Amino acid sequence: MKRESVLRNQIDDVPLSTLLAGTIVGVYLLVIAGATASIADAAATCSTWPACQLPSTESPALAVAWGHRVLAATVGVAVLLSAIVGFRRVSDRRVRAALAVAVVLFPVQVALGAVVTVTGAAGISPAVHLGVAMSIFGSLVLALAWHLETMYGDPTEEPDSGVTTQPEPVETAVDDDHPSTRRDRGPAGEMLATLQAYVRLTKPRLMWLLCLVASAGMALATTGGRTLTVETILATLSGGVLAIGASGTFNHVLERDVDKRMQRTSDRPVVTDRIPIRNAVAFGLLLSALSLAIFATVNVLAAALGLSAILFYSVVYTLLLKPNTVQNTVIGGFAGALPALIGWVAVTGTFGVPGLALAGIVFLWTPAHFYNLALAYQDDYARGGFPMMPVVRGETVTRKHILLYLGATLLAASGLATLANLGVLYGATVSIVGAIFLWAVLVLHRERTTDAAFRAFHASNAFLGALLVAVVIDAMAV
Ligand code: HEM
Ligand SMILES: CC(C)=CCC/C(C)=C/CC/C(C)=C/COP(=O)(O)OP(=O)(O)O
Repeated sequence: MKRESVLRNQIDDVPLSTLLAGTIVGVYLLVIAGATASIADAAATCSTWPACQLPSTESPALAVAWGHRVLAATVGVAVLLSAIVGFRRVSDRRVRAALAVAVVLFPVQVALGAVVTVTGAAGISPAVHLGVAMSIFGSLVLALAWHLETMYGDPTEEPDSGVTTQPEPVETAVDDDHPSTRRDRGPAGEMLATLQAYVRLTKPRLMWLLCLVASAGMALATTGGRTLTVETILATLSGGVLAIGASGTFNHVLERDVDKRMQRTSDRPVVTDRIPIRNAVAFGLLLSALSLAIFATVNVLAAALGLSAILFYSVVYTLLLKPNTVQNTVIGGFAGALPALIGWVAVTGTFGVPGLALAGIVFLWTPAHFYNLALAYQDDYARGGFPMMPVVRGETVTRKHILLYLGATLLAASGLATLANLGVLYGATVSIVGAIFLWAVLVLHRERTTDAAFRAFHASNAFLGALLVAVVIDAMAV
């Protein structure tokens, strides 16, 4: 058999979605490499085109510049291959159009790279080079999202036009914390159970990631030469933990009736009367007051943002958005993004672009994080009467949105690299964990199971956690 036909057979065995996902990762490596600080310095050492002097051990910058060019050539072939395979196999006009945009923009991008990065031509900003790279990336993500929708979407899917508003009994296993069935634990056991219940009110499982968000905000703020004291770190993180605890507590109180209807939440301490409502409210108020007092020792703006976060999550999200609009968790993402601003403001006393960009990443990441749980718990949310995306718009749309928000998050992450001058560690981390998250979302489309949704949810947390740790290390090293 001829070598070309062997190659063609091998390519024919690869699903288009795998090919596209690989190409997206390749394009992202290029975007992030161009956006990180290293490539800007590197380009100056490699000033002829298409080749320059060979890399040597004495010049790591030259090696980076060569790496960028070789990668660009390889990824160019992958984009072309994806487009050819896509046009051969797919008739969906949206997929074809998105692939056409990517394949047309790629040579434009190469030409811009030659002109801008190498000759440093006046009048064309390197931002244009980054902008075109982002557009290629965006078109490929759209192509993948639309292709997956036609491959694995259910066109007959009829999401609930309305959500269940009538309470339905929940099959709880054994509600051993309800007063009527509470087992006798003895006084010490009772005290421990009550203590654990108060800790549960504070939603402790979210805290590590939200603290990392605030830490990354603080670390970014030091890149302008500002110093970060241990007092600021301790006060910001403890104020943050208390604010999250306060918001979580108010959320438990305000949702006690619907929590009763949902399997996942029916054993919460206010639902089972382990903690009386009055005590929970007092606990929430105490945590809020402590949090604001501690934030106030940092600065007034940090305290104001802390108060806004508590009010936003407890009142705007829990009371207004969550029961009333399918965009509840998208808009609710503002609450989770606020710790990034609090971290930045704690150090600088004012707002700044890198802090806002970090907040933007968390905001865009939130739907890619939560929609996985919304898929896994959709029956429960329907029972609770919440208009979550899979309940109202269906699973196919939800899975597509997860991929699109992931794409947007990755673009925002590359924007932060440029704005905050972050280095190779950040770029490499985001590319690797971004690829893992993308793979988990691809598998979610193929398998469409609860297990796959949980895996994508965990991948979302690992992605943001790793990104934030990399921001802290890279920003402190700058
Ligand atoms: C509107 C925004 C959000 C919604 C609706 C949401 C929803 C949820 C839900 C329902 C859970 C499961 C809780 C459980 O069953 O124990 C969860 C877990 C979690 N969320 Fe979110 N979340 C949001 C934003 C955030 C943000 C901004 C962060 C941090 C930056 C975050 C970090 C986490 C973590 C770390 C977990 C626990 C994961 C684990 O248990 O392994 N979430 N989220
Ligand atoms: C500094 C500060 C106060 C930040 C607050 C930000 C914050 C707590 C963001 C997380 C939002 C969140 C975990 C929602 C959980 O969803 P849900 O409440 O709908 O979940 P549930 O169904 O488990 O109640």
